Amino acid sequence: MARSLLCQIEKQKLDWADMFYLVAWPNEARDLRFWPAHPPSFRTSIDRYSSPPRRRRKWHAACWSSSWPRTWELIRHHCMLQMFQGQPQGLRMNHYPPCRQANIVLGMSPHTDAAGLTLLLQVNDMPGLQIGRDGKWFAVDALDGALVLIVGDILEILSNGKYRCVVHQAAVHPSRERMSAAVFHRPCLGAVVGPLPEPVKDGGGRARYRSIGYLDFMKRYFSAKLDGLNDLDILNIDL
Ligand SMILES: O=C(O)CCC(=O)C(=O)O
Ligand SMILES: [Fe+2]
Repeated sequence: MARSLLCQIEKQKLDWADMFYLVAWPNEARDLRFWPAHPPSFRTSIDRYSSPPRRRRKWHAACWSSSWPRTWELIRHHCMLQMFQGQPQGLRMNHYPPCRQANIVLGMSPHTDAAGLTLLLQVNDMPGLQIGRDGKWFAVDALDGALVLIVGDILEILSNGKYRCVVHQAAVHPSRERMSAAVFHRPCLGAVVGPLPEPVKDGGGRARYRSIGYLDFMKRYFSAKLDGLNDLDILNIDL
């Protein structure tokens, strides 16, 4: 098994990026040993960003400003609120150094996020985020300082496929570095993730995805990635 894993890893192209991931919320899940001491404002900035009232405002802003009138309605759904209780948040900071062979490397290879919603900031206003659709890649032309809202796998499952998760990747630049920060809004570890009753009813009473514990979902997400598979395909009942 170790050998086949090694072969798979050898076949994989590495991402041209330095990444730093930490659990930002809930408080008790933080492992402060790994939190940088510099800059000194780091911790208070994350605290301010993750504080519950602020998060609520961000979610409101994100959901209301989107063109999906029913997203917020869905998020308020009782089961959904329970699933996201405590609103676990992961934070990843990505640094993409310049690469002279930018046309043949990727900062981050194509993926979907294993979250409900991701809020992404292109920190130094350097574009690079690309969205995949119908076999083509489209550059995201975000306003400076804007948060980009990315639908993750979990929202696709909960909405029974009404909201599709977004396949995306990050390109690098030949002479300029790029930075981004992604906050992943996740269900609780003990949550069971499956289509919610309301969207199933709307869709004719048929669930399109299997229900699965969130921890098992995460295991599948990572092993599917190593096998070059799509984790949602594994859960999709129609396939
Ligand atoms: O850097 C980007 O634009 C994308 C980052 C991303 O997709 C991620 O961190 O999951
Ligand atoms: Fe992502």
